[in-house]
Amino acid sequence: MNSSPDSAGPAAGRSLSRAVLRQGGARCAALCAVGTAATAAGLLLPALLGHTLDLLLARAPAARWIGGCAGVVALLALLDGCASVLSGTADAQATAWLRRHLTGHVLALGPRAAARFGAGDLVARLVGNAAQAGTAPGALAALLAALAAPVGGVVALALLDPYLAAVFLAGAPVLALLLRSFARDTSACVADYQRVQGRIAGALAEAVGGFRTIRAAGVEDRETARILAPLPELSRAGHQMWRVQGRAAARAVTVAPLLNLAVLAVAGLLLARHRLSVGEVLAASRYAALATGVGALVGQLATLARARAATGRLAEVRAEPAPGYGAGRLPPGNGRLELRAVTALRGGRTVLDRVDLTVPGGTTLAVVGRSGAGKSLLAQLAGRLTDPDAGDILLDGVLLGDLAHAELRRAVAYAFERPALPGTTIEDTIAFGPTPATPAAVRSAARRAHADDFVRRLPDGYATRTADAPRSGGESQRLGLARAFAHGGRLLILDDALSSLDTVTEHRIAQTLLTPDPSRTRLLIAHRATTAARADRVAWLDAGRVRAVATHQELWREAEYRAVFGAGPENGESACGAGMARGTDGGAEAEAGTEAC
Ligand SMILES: Nc1ncnc2c1ncn2[C@@H]1O[C@H](COP(=O)(O)OP(=O)(O)OP(=O)(O)O)[C@@H](O)[C@H]1O
Repeated sequence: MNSSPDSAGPAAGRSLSRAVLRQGGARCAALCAVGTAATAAGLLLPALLGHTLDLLLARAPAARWIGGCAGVVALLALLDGCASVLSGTADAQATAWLRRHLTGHVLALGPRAAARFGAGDLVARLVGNAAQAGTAPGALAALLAALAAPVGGVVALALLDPYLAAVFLAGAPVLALLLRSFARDTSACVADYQRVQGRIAGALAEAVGGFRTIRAAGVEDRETARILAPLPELSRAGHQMWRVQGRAAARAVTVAPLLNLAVLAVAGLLLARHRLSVGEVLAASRYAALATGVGALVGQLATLARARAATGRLAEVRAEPAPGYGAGRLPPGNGRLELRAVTALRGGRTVLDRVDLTVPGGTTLAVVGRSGAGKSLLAQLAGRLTDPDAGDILLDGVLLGDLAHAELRRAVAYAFERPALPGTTIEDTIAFGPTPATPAAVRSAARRAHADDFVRRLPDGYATRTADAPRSGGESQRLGLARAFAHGGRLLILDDALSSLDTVTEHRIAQTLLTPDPSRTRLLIAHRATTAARADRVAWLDAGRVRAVATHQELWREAEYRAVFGAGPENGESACGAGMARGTDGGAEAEAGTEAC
């Protein structure tokens, strides 16, 4: 499920990096200016100290110069404070932008995002990697400012004496190569490290989602081992990072002091020849230290490498194309739905194969078929939760892809088998939709979904926090149904949304749901014969095609159709054909009795 790091391509990474840098904008420019000012002050200090030392050695008045040195030191402390604040806020601003931007993108991608990356890995990317990628603008600004120190140090050495700069420049290429290889090696192992972290997060999220199964199977230890299986890889990548950093530090501590010594030796010779004063030798030693001070650069480079690798992982998510929407609006209508030669693939397999299906406006169609026949996929396609690989889907004559996002979501309401219940309170949860439902609409929808009774029994009724509301699977389904009812729309799609209800409640809800309503169309994914029997017509999915569209009673005559519901061949003329006809109200018990069909 996890993608390779380069699958989004370097161009996607660069484009996101540029966007992140733009976010840092003004703060990063200020940070660069503050950093450069600090570097300039740092460069000025050795000259001031050197001159002050010369004055003191010559017993000349030096009070003003000592004051100047103290002033520069104070300025350095102030600039350092400003840089910390600017870098912290620039990081936070860029991180916040990345999280906002990518969270919106992930939600626009919908279920495809989780299918492509896995829920845990997505969370790791949007939380951990976004924070690392957000440090890029600050780190880049700090790196540019830090670069000014060696450059300024060399210029200052040249001003003291060109020989000093020449000695430094002779050894500088070695330092440059060292930094380049450090940046390259760090990027590679940091990317590995982040990728393995993402895999661990993905496995952990799967396990959290499957707590009950894991406990019931008694495989906690095995699951722990599975989640942490990539730890050795993580450890290898971590050790590799330390090795790269250690190697760079070792080379730096060898090359930099040697260069420093060479500059000092030449400065000593120049002092002996009276071309430099003692103070200037002091200044030269400080400038040489500044020029060879790769420590700050190594730190900033390591931060940038981490940020770059993290940006690459975020760019992979961003490169996944989100579905586009048109600007179209729906004509007046009652939700006529048409699928024309719709083909949909999953996992490389054709699940729906050139499906043609029409649901006349204002009618109810039940979709039945064996497990895995593609019923849920068809339900997702019908309201454009996903797009087909080929073919067209039209609502009241308009291609779904041409509709404006808000128009589509207002027109189609969904209820699911295991509904997610976002929202702070139960009231919010039911009102959750493109246009939040009014309190009166929420209560009316809850009554129709037979949720009102149990909601009223909650400690704070509709104001109870959803997270604190104890509820069974059937009660959750009723909340999901209430949300769909409160939302309205011309097409109502129920993907097995009654499956956890007891037969009495299911019967009562179905009565409400299937009361003829010429203003809206209903598409029900049905596993129970009772549900199929109540629909106007049934579409029977088999082997990726619509095998037949007819009433349940007509289809029930076929043994293979009955087999879809687990009923034997002898039941062909049973009450399932007649007694469960839509509009026949034999009572809940009668319905429960025919459930065996
Ligand atoms: N993301 C996916 N990757 C690979 N295969 C998938 C994916 N999603 C669905 N499928 C496959 O597509 C087929 C149709 O799935 P779907 O959920 O639509 O079936 P269904 O008819 O609703 O089944 P059920 O009645 O068991 O809920 C199944 O074989 C399923 O394994």
